[in-house]
Order: sequence, then structure tokens, then C-alpha cells
Amino acid sequence: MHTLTSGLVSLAPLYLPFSRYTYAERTRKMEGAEGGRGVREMEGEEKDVGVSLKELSRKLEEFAKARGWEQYHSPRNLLLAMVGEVGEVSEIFQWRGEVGRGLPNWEESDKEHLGEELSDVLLYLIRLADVCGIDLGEAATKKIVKNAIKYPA
Ligand SMILES: Nc1ccn([C@H]2C[C@H](O)[C@@H](COP(=O)(O)OP(=O)(O)OP(=O)(O)O)O2)c(=O)n1
Repeated sequence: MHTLTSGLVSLAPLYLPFSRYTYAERTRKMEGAEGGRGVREMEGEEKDVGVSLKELSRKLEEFAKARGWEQYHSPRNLLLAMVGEVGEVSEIFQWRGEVGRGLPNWEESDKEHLGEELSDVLLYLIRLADVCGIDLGEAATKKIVKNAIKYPA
């Protein structure tokens, strides 16, 4: 079974050099990668994997360790990286005017791109919480309770 990590690890050699390509160019290149195993096939496998915040956190730690990137994953660097990814999400919405729920009339490739950028935000957030020693699942659950007290139904 291919986990999200193995997918990320196997794509890693393609990953960093691709930042100079546009999203569409990069997707086309990745579809020809993996010795014939297309990205769409790998995505299908990943869809079946149930995920928890803890699991994602562990995978991100492994990913950073395997590349010697833990030294760069300081709280401040991760915060800046996360905000950069929020900017990339904003870029997707920019100049479109108001967008309906479910993103009607959006190209599938734009929805896919949005999913990737939202994932980057989530992954950096999880990693940030982790290196700060915060259990995000527990903190978020407590916050929902606090919100409900502050804003009664
Ligand atoms: N030092 C790093 C660099 C990347 N990543 C991981 C977390 C994000 O999920 C993803 C971000 O990768 P990129 O910086 O290549 O950003 P994009 O995928 O958005 O590429 P681009 O900015 O070219 O659109 O990689 C990481 O954990 N640590």
C-alpha cells in the first residue's frame, strides 16, 4: 500500500526543481513520472487512506528527517512557509469575483490545484503545531467547545 509519504518521497526528486514550472506544466511532467505509474494512479491509492492529524504529523516528520530538513523546520520558518501557501491559495481566487459553494464552473485542474495548495497550508500548519509541541487535534477540539460557549446556538 502506498501511503501519502511514499508518494511524496517517490516524487521528491521531481519536486524542488519543478518550482520554476507552471502548475499545468508540472502536472504534465509528473504524469509521465514514476516509470509509467502516473500521478493519477497514485492519487487513487492515496484516496483510500484514512488520515488523522497525528498520522500526517508523523509522515511530515519522516519526510523532513529523510531530507535532513529538520534544521530548517523552525517555528518561524514554518509559519512563513504556511503564510506563503495561504498566498498561493489567494492567487487561485484572485480576480474571479465571488465564487459559489462547490466551485461551480471551475475547471477540474483548478479544483485540483486548490486542493494541493490547501493541503500545503494544512501540512505546514500541522508541522508548525508539532514543532511547537502543540497537540493540534486536542487544541482544536477544546477550541470548538470554547466557541460553543462563547456563541450559544
Ligand atoms: N522545506 C520544505 C519544503 C517543502 N515542504 C513540503 C511541505 C509542503 O506541502 C510542500 C511545499 O512545497 P513547495 O515549496 O515546492 O510549494 P508548492 O508545492 O506550492 O510549489 P510551488 O510554490 O512551486 O507552487 O512541500 C516541506 O515540508 N519543507
